[in-house]
Amino acid sequence: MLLCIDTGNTNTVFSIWDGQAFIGTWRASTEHQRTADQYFVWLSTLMAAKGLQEVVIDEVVISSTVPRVVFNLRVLCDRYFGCRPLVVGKPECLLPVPSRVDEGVRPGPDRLANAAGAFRRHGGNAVVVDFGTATNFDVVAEDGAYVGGVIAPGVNLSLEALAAGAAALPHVDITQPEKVIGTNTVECIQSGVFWGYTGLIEGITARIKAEYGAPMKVIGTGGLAPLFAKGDMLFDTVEDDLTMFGLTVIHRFNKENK
Ligand SMILES: Nc1ncnc2c1ncn2[C@@H]1O[C@H](COP(=O)(O)OP(=O)(O)OP(=O)(O)O)[C@@H](O)[C@H]1O
Ligand SMILES: CC(C)(CO)[C@@H](O)C(=O)NCCC(=O)O
Ligand SMILES: [K+]
Repeated sequence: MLLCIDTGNTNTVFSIWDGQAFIGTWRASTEHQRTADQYFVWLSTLMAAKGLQEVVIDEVVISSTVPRVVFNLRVLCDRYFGCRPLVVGKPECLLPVPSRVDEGVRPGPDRLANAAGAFRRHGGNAVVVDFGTATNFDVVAEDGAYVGGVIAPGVNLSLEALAAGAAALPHVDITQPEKVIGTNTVECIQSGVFWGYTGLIEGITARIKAEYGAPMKVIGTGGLAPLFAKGDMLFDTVEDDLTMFGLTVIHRFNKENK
């Protein structure tokens, strides 16, 4: 079966794809020191806990926004799964539709996967809003090409920066505040970040649509997308597994076209 690995700057997610659906998904913090042996012990324990000890992984596709993590993931594939992984963004990895960005730019592999996943599920003329370490907007053209977008600081990064930079401000968790006008410090921060990001998403999406000049679907993904999906109508759909699904699309395309 196919193991899909999505390494972000904060978290690394492993999912097993049975050809139709993901049958297991597990998350670890991203640490470049983690060895192949550590990954394997962790993954096989969690697979067994889910009754998946009989599953044989024989193919792997990787998206990593942290280049140096890839080395140990390659060792994992070689040592335990007897295969060479397909690494998105490497020259040998084909894309269903080539990106159209400035010469020499290496778009994040997670953004390439988002574009491939969005195109397969919804067709082109779409924008993916991905809430990870960064909040990125990935624009997918009519033919499915990734054509660029927007990178903004992530929600949790902004909260951390505020707590780190201001002596009197505590670390708080993001949530949707009842009101805009906070009457204590925590509410004020939550309001600033929640409504600030709501405005950022609305504003940037509107500007992207105006500049793009054709109707677009807006797809939310990443851990905090559901939180922002509750209030105003920011997204047409929210899909937690879009990046992972895009990895399966890219993997299949390479299998069929190499
Ligand atoms: N209400 C919440 N408050 C704070 N964090 C949340 C909340 N809901 C989800 N999350 C966080 O969202 C994260 C999942 O998001 P996602 O995997 O898209 O991004 P990430 O792992 O933070 O970033 P990256 O993919 O760049 O590593 C989890 O770490 C989870 O803790
Ligand atoms: C923007 C992030 C950090 C989002 O994970 C990642 O896609 C990345 O490191 N991108 C490289 C630069 C680019 O996409 O243009
Ligand atoms: K992500």
